[in-house]
Amino acid sequence: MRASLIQIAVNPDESVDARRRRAAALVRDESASDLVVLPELWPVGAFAYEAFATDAEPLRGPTYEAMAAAAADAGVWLHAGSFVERDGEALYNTSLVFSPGGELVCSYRKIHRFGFDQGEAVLMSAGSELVVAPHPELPFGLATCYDLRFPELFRGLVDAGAAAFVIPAGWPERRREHWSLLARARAVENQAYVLACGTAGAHAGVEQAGHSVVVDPWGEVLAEAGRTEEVLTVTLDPERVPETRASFPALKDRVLGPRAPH
Ligand SMILES: O=C(O)CCC(=O)C(=O)O
Repeated sequence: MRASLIQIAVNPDESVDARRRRAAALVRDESASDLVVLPELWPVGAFAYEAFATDAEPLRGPTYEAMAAAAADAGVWLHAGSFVERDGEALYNTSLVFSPGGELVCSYRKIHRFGFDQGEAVLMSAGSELVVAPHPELPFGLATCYDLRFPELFRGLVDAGAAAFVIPAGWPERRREHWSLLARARAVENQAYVLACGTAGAHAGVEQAGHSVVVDPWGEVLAEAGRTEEVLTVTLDPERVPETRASFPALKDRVLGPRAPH
């Protein structure tokens, strides 16, 4: 199974519309992949707080339309990263997953909002539902950026059947070591693939870490990007998940919380 992570640059000199068109073209270029991933809030920028309300879209808005068409044209599963969703008065940091036919398979509203008492944490509402995308070869759990710091979310996703985690992000360069370390930790402790896709460039004065990374269920880094825009392509073997869980069955030794059925 081939996966492509599109570490797109979010630069302020490109309009949201132009970036949407460019992202769709980049997805279409990955028609040889089975799964394509975009990062967090790539239309507007994860730190462009002042634009959240003005650039917010309904669930089935322009980002949805562009990504549904790109998934169908490429014939790929597409985790289209996240965008600012408006639902009534509320804003959410919402991820979309499309089938190779371009149908919406599931969406996920980021549960842990970043910023403490400012930014996303006050501007956005929190999601509450754990979501696992039913990919036929590799069911993957959805998490977004700051969620990476909360291991109980990932354990919940394992209990819901996840064999992998897809994590779009807009992680800042200042804490890049945390990003790389936590991506590996989530893979090792859950014996699952981690596909973590960040952004390149800088927006709202925040340098992005880039360094999108794919980690296997043993914790080995299969591929890692640099800081500039690039597409990271890897081959995954879904069988590695049950094999790892069977040969080193630590998930069966859980004492607290539900036992994983693996
Ligand atoms: O946890 C971090 O250090 C970064 C989180 C973040 O930037 C986000 O969730 O948007």
